[in-house]
Amino acid sequence: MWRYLKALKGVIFVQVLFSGLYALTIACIPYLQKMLFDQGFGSGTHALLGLAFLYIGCIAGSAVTQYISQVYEWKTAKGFNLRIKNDFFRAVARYPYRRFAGKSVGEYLSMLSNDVEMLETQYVDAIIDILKSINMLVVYGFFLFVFIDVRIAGVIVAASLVSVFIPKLMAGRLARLRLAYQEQLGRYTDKVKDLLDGFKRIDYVTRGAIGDQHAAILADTEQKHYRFGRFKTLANVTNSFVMDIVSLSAFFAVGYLYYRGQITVGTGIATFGYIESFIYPIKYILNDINSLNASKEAKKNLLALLEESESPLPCKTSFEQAIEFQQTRVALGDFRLEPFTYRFEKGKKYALIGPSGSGKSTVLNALMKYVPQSAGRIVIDGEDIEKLDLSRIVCCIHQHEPIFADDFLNNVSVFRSYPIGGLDKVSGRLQSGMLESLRSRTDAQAMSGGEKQMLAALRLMLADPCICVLDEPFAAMDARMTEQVQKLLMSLENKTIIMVTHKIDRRYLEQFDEILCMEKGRLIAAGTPEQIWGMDSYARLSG
Ligand SMILES: Nc1ncnc2c1ncn2[C@@H]1O[C@H](COP(=O)(O)OP(=O)(O)OP(=O)(O)O)[C@@H](O)[C@H]1O
Repeated sequence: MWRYLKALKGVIFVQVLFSGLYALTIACIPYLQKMLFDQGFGSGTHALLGLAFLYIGCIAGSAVTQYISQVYEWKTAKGFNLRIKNDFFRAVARYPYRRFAGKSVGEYLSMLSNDVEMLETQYVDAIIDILKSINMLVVYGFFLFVFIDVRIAGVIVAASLVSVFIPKLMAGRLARLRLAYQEQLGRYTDKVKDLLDGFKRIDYVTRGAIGDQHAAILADTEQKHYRFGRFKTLANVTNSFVMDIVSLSAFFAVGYLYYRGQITVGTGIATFGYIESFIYPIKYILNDINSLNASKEAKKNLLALLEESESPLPCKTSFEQAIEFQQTRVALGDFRLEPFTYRFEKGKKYALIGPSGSGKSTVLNALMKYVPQSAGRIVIDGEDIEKLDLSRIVCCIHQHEPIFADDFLNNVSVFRSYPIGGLDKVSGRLQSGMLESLRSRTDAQAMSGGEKQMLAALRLMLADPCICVLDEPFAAMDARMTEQVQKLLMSLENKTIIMVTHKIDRRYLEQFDEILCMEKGRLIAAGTPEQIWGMDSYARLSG
């Protein structure tokens, strides 16, 4: 966290400096009041006017310094948010998929908004506020000791010092309650996202039940918020109570000294002015310490995410021979992928067929490292994929390929990550006018299911990987579109294609070099189309 504060030290310095100058201008006012009572009335109108001008100078100075200090407060917030949110997004974007999938999108959203905001208001602001309050204490302390009375100042400072220990007593519980609330807020954001994502299912019949789902999690969230707020209020009220005791000590000290004739009326009046000003910064410090304590656990979690960067894996840049599944097992809930062994040769095209739930996508997901292997291994050119970054040689497209809220060109090239020029190479081989019409689409998310799959197929071609992994890529396309894209894919030279498909007619499958048949998590048959046609397993699957 210090590195963020260090990067912002310039703006923080200006903020703290001008808040100190503001305190100075405000601190002069009780002293002017003292002078008014002790000297002003007896020294004629000139002295009175002089005091009035000084007063005007003080309030004008306080307005200017307060404005500058507060503008720099916003600047600090802007700088902090820019840095930490960018770092957060980049850190998450570097995650391997399996680690990313450990949290839901809602939890990430909640961390990015709620936790970062909490860190800004409860941690960064609290540290800066403590610096500002120390500034104020020094200024008011100086005025109290030098211009008012050493004995009164001594009583106030001694009583204040005792109060600094109070927040420590409540720190642990406060931090735990805050963390419980932050975590629940993450779950709430996640649930709302989930329910609103399914908006098409919300209607007259379902509205009540879906509303109840929301109401239940909201009630839990607000209960945790309330529990945290209740305890924080107790901590803050305890601090205020202790501060009131400090005021009371000063009240006794002033009363006693005035009664004994050892201080003037002006000193008494000014003292009360200073007590307020001196005690407020202490109150702020105590509340800020509470905030720091409360944000401790959430800060730890957020920083762990930002700082725990995994060392990047070496990127494999070429594919020479084969992908080998060696006794690969995957366990997902009740499903088991039985030891899967197969060699996918460079440049060949493979189809994976089998009934729903037989484990076809799981094979692809294991290769893409989306799911963990429970045993065995997968190697590419003899190297274990767990030790490699495969993004330069493998690209996978899914039936529901992610489509960003942007235009077609930014989507197909993933914001120009892939060279857009590749589109010209394929335009002649698609239905006339199709590519031109897609190119002009400004909202890719509004495209039809088939058009989105066309976009996904074109995205794969622009990515131009050595190994193309496709999970039912044509399910939503019409027959003509499917045929064109399939032809295009199959004509790509030197590409290794592994495709999950539900199309099992011979004419279609003949385009592949080898066919793998899956059933109940097992590879039950594999071979060239001619070999497969004669097997019972194929007859069963196609039957
Ligand atoms: N993350 C997961 N947690 C628990 N079970 C899972 C998970 N992912 C997949 N499964 C289960 O694994 C089984 C195999 O799923 P898989 O997607 O590989 O089947 P498939 O053959 O591709 O099916 P389909 O043709 O319907 O897409 C299914 O029963 C599925 O519910």
